[in-house]
Amino acid sequence: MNGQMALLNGVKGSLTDITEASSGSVIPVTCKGRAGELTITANTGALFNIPEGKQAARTSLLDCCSNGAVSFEIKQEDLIGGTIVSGTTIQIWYCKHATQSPDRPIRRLLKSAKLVCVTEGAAQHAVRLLREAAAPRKKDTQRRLLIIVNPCSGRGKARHTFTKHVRPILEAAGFHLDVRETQGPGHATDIVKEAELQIFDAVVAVGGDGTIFEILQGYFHGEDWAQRVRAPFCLVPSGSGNALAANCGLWTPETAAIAICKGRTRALDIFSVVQPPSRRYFAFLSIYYGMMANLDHGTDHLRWMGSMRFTLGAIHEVLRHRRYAATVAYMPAAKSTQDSAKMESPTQEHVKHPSPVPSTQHSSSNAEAHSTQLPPEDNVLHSSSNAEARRTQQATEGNGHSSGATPGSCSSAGPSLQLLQALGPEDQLQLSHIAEMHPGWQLLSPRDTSFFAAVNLPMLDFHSSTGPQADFNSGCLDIIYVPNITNRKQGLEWLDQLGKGRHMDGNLTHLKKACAMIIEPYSEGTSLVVDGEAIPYKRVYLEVHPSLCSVIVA
Ligand SMILES: Nc1ncnc2c1ncn2[C@@H]1O[C@H](COP(=O)(O)OP(=O)(O)OP(=O)(O)O)[C@@H](O)[C@H]1O
Repeated sequence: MNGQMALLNGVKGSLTDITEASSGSVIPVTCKGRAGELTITANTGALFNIPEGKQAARTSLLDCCSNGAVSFEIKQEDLIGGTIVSGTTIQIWYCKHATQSPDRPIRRLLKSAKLVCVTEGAAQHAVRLLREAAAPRKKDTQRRLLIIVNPCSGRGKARHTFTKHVRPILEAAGFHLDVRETQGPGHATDIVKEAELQIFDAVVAVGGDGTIFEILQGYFHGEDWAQRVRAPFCLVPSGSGNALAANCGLWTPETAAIAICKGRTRALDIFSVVQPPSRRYFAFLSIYYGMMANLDHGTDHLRWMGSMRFTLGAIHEVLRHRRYAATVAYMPAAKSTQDSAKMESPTQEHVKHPSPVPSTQHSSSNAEAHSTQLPPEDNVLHSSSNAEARRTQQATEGNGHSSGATPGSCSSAGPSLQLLQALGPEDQLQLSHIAEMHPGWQLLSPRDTSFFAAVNLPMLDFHSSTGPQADFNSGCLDIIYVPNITNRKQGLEWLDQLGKGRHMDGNLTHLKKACAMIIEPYSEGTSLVVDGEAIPYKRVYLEVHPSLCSVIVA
C-alpha cells in the first residue's frame, strides 16, 4: 500500500489486519495485531494503541502479541514521540497525568514502551511517525529549540535537571537542541541577542525567573525585534520562585518539557520599565517595592534554601513592621482601552491559539493592544544585588530627574511608549499634580504602605498568588497594596492569608488595575525589584504592552 504499510508490516509478526483510515496531513493509518491494536490517527486526535503484555509497557510488541495481551492506549495529547534504542528496537515515549486536582496545575509523568521492528529502516520510519503523530504541526527535522541552562539558579541543580529530566523528552520528540550554559549574570541576554530567534520553535530557560528576565532583554535587540518576539519562551522550573512556570502550569521539569513538545502557547503582556534618560527593561512578572522587594532580593544569600527563603524573608519583614513611602501615579486600565483600541500588537496575528489556563487563574479583560515600534538599541543593564554598587550608580547618574529627558521617548528597542510619551519631559512633570496636568492619571493614596506590588501574572511561585485577578493578557498590571498593617499579629495573619491566596478577602488589601505607572520611592532600607532583579533606586516609569510575547503553557 504505502510507506506506513511498510513500517507496520515490518513489526515482527505482530500485525495481521491493516486498514487505512481517513486521509489527512499526517499518518492516517490504522492497523490491528493479533492480540491488540496499533492505531495512529494523529489528525483526528485519536489514539496510539499498542498491546500491553504481562510486563506492560516494557515488553516488546512481539512478546505482547504472543502472550495474548490486552491493549492499552496512549491518547495523542499524551504521546511525546519515539527514539531508536538500538537497531530495530524503538521506544515510544508518552506521559501520564500524575495529579489532577481543581486548584493545581496538572503534573505529568514520563512513561515509555518498547517495540521491536523487523528492519532498521522500519524502526526509523516508526520513530518518524511517532514524532509526527505527537506534534503534527511540524516535521521533526525542522524542530529546533534554544535552551539556556543557568547552573546557578535555585539550588544549583539546573544542569542535572536538564540532562536527566528534560533532554530525553525533547530528544524523543525530535527537537534539535542548541544548548547553552550561562557563564555569569547577563550572559543569557547576550546569548539571545546573538541568536537568530526566528529559526527556533521556542527559547527555553532551565533556571528561574531571573534567567527569563535576562532572556527577555535579549529579545529586544536589533531592528527586527517585532519578529524576534514571535519565538515563544518557556521556563523549565529550576530556580527558587519559578513564577513563570507556576503561572503556565509547568509544575515540574517533565511537565514543562512535555508542554514544549506539544507547543501550546499563550499571549503574554510585557511591560516596559523605564528610567530616563535611556534605561529601559522589559518585564513579564512584577515590580516590588518595600516588603516584597526585601523578602525577594534581600534573601539572595539564602539561595540554597530554595523557595523557603521567601517564606523566611516574609516573616522577617512582617516582624520588622515597617511602612515604606512612595508616590505612585497610575493610569487606570479602562482608560488605556479607549486610547489604544485602534492599535495593534506585533504578535497579535501570531498568537492565535490561546492555551488552557492553569486552573489557578482568573481572567480579566481591561485593555487592548497599543504597541507600535521604535528603532532598537541595546541599553539593557543587568541588576546588581549589591547596595554599594547601587549607591555608586545613583551617585553617577544623580537621583534627580534628568533635565529634558522624556520617559516616553527613551531611546531603546521595543514598542513605543505612548502613554508615557504623552507626559512630556520629566523635569516638567510634577508628580503630585499629575491628575490635574494629565487627565486620566491618578495618584495612589496613601503614600506610605505596609505592602506594595504591581503584578502582571497571578502566581508568585508554586504555592502562593500575589495578584489572583491578574491575567496573561489583560493589558494591565494589578497594583496590590496594603495601606497599613497595624501590628505584627495582624501582619502574620495577613501573610498567612497571602499564602492561601485569600489576602484579597476583607478590606485590608486594595487593588487597582493600571496600564501605566510611575513610582517615586523615598524610603531607606529597601529597593525596587523588577522580576526578581534589583534596578537602580530612583523614579521608575512603567507601561504595559498587551500580548507582545507568547509563552509555552501546559
Ligand atoms: N554562571 C553563572 N554564575 C553566577 N550567576 C549566574 C550564572 N548564570 C546566571 N547567573 C545569575 O543567576 C541569577 C539567578 O538566576 P535565576 O533568577 O534564574 O534563579 P533564582 O533566583 O534561583 O530563581 P527565581 O528568579 O525563580 O527565584 C541571575 O540573576 C543570573 O544573572
